[in-house]
Amino acid sequence: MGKAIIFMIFTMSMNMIKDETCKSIDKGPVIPTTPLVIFLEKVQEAALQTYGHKGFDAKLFVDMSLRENLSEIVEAFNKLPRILNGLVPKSDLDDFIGSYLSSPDEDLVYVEPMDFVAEPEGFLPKVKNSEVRAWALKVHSLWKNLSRKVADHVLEKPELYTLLPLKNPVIIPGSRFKEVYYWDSYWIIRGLLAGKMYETAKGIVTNLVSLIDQFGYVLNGARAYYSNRSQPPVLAAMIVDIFNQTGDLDLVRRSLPALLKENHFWNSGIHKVTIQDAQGSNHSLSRYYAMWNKPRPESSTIDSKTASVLPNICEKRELYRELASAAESGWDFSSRWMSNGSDLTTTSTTSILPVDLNAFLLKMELDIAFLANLVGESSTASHFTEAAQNRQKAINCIFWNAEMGQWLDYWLTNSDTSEDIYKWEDLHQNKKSFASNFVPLWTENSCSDNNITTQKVVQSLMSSGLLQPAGIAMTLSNTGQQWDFPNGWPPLQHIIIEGLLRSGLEEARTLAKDIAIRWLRTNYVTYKKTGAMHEKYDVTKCGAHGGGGEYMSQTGFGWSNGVVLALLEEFGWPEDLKIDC
Ligand SMILES: OC[C@H]1O[C@H](O[C@H]2O[C@H](CO)[C@@H](O)[C@H](O)[C@H]2O)[C@H](O)[C@@H](O)[C@@H]1O
Repeated sequence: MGKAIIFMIFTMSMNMIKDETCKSIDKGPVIPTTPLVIFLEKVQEAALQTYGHKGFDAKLFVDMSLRENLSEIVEAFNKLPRILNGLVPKSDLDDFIGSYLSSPDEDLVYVEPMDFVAEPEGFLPKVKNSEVRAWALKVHSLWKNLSRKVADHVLEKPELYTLLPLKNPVIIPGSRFKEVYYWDSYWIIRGLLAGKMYETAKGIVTNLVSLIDQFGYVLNGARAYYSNRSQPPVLAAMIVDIFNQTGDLDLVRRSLPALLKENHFWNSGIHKVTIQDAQGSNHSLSRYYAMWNKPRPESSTIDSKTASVLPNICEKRELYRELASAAESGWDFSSRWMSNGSDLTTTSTTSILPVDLNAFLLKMELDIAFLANLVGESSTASHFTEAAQNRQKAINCIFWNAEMGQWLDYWLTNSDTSEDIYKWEDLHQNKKSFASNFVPLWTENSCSDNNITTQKVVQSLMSSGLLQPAGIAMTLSNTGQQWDFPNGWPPLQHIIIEGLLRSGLEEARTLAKDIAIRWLRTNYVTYKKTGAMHEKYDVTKCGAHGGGGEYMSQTGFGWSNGVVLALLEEFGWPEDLKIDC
């Protein structure tokens, strides 16, 4: 074993000792990362020092791969000349990277999707306007740009790559997001289904199922450094939607055991929370909780800087976990998770029971019951029907706020019973309006309670301030974080629109259509201006992409394309309706 590797193992065990002393403040498991990720983080740190902040993207460095074995490369790295403050001169670092590391584009290679047809039969039949139709076909064609497969050399020597070798071709979000992402894949699949690309959609699901087989949950994304957390759990929803269009029972049969495992992941250990309602009944709900307490490797230099204002390693560890947990929520970052909305160091994701996660899990439980019934597994079906009923009750008791007509996130304060049971108190519901407060609309059952009327929710959404000229804002706070005002993100637009439609109420349908038109217009006009689909949009004005956060706004873009195609499929576009702003 090379000296460098021995040194790394020593450093890792020293960190474990430090972790021990932080036990009272930072609670929860840590899934160790690989020596390769730890090494690439060091390259990332050196690169920031040498190249400076301008145009620097930390993720680039952990996406690089090795040209030789790790131990040899680590030795070469340790021999690099260092000047003032340990800085590696630019020419030396350039040479080192050029000689020993491969660029991030070499692990996933282009592949023509097997079922892509430029204009599929029966494509978006309700789109009558020729300009919109031409755009929709263009968006559909973008699947070709975003289609990849794992390169053969990754399969031969996976230890040289942070990319996880998935068997089937994948569709990536785009730009810096060069690998599969969990919740993005749901909207990618919705778009693929609109374009009749059933085999590609099934391949994506099979890949995600293989991650559950290997790890017990679907990772945030298919990279070694994402193995310590998941993302919003929407795999069951993908399978139901594919089944509804293809009738593929084999896919259902193959995926069901993985869905049961995933359900267990979210309903056990640190993710599970027991809370007692005002009437004294106990409920089981879930929260986001990353199994990690160090800087996120893909943003290591950024997290270290954020935490640098904190006084000690234990508080830093606690913050790192909260940041990684925010990434698990998919909302990284947002004032929604902060006790002081203007201070990222107050991010407290694990102290919050999130409405959306529990609505996703309710949907998962209903979906599993549906899928189990299809393949004759009736006892699994009744178990999950009961689980869904229990979660439904919990959602109504803990999150629903009749005065506001919204479901509200709940802040957990220290549990006050010996059995770690939290006691519900009205003042711990977060009364701020977030787009996530409307996610339960997406889950058919949520409005079935007599006291909860969709009408109230519709009124509440319209007067919340979230509804803006070009779509729904995520929050009302303009903090500069990307999951805050004025940004609108595709998945939430679609969930709310589809949720409103599912209610069956005329008023809700009208609002759904209105939001869809605003969203489609801004996507179209921004596309015309910039030639690209964007990951997020500024909803305060039509024709502007979003911004803020820790990286430049990205283009491509998987879930944006998926949402546009799904909305055009649902609502169409009449000949005489203008698509310009
Ligand atoms: O590199 C920073 C973070 O980037 C990802 O988050 C954002 O992009 C994802 C892909 O489109 C999306 O799923 C997520 O909702 C976005 O906030 C990544 O998922 C994070 O884990 C990562 O730290």
